[in-house]
Amino acid sequence: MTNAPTAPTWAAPTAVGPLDSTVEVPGSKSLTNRLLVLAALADGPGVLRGALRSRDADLMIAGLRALGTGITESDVPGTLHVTPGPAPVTGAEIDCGLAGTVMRFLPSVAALAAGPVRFDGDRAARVRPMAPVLTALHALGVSVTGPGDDFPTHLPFTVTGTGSVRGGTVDIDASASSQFVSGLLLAAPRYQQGLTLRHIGTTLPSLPHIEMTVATLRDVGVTVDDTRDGLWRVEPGPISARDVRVEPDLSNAAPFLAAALVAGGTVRIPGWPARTTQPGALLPGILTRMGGTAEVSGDILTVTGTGQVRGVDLDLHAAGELAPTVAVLAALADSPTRLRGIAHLRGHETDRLAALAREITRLGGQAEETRDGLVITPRPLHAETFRTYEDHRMATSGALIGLRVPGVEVEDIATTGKTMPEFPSLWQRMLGAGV
Ligand SMILES: O=C(O)C1=C[C@@H](OP(=O)(O)O)[C@@H](O)[C@H](O)C1
Ligand SMILES: C=C(OP(=O)(O)O)C(=O)O
Repeated sequence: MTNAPTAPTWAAPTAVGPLDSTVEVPGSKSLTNRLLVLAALADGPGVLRGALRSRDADLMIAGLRALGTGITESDVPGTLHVTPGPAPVTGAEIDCGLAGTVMRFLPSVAALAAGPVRFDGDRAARVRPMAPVLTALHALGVSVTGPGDDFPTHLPFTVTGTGSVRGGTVDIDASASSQFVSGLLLAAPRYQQGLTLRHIGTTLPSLPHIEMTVATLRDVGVTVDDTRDGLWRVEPGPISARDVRVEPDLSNAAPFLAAALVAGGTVRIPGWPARTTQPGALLPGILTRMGGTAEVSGDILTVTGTGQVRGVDLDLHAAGELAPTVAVLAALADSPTRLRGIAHLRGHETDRLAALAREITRLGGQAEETRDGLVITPRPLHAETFRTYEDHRMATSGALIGLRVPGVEVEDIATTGKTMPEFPSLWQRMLGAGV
């Protein structure tokens, strides 16, 4: 984390009264990027409807295109037609940007190519953990090389396949990211022997995201056995082409729903799925514990708040994506909060524990890092630039503080383009300020 000169700032609007707003959030990043990978590996052309268009989704589309997949968008925004190529193209260059899903999901696809595929990404991406995916591919007989003599543990790296992957059994430590597991499972049906994957680490974050991977594989006809904790068996076999609708991104709904607690009033999110593997499904329970009320009626989630927020003691290991929103809610609460189980956030877009502690403190709050989380003690906050460290969820968190604290400026609001380019206009519209 540096003290580099700050990017242009965005004046976060302050709420002038209770909210009464319905917010349509775009498609899920996690589902869009899984469904794109599976469509690219499928046995025929498929369609995604309601897909996310954002930097992470566009990087996935570009990466799959570079590997030989045909992807076109129809006149209906978010409707993507995917035509698998005969085999992943060799010599491709994949830009992962800062997208964990691209850097962790595409190496196992590139391994199916008969030649080298080179991966790189943003400067900030070059510190995100990669080693478990790369050592697993190596153990499965795929060549993985870095720019130096040492085996690579981070971007950049080159995956060189032979046109097919044997597959088999491999152990990995996925305590730093569930995406290591998801990335290997997604391509596994195309490996000759499928894959038996065993997690050998002490903790496993973001289990709902692994369940999402298993569910999306089963939806395309793949047999997956996940009956034993920390062990997954994917049988080899065809991936069926599908016409699928992507759920709204429930994690991106988090700052809007949290706004109802901070400003008081009501925020509704339509398209809330009755059943989902998205970790955002935990939001109604979390926001209720923090002083709101939450009710699902039909497919609309309605959250109502009073402007008073309660502190919580919360283990977020299943839903680390929600931590930035919950942390700033905690800074605006009337009692202390302890967040646990989220040590792996240190390997996200930035070291999120350090970034949150630092920015909450700079605004006058009290936030301390623990071994696996944060302790936040509410104090009066003051106007300041909220720095975002190229992290979209830091940016939406800064906006949330700004609802209550006049004069907050959010650095580099454009970083929300990673998963929600329309965030600033949706936020203004939620406040009734037009766009
Ligand atoms: O598989 C996915 O789509 C994701 C898994 C999670 O990663 P980690 O397990 O690294 O937290 C989550 O935080 C990320 O935003 C998306
Ligand atoms: C951790 C996140 O992203 P990524 O998919 O890049 O890991 C996130 O969106 O909170």
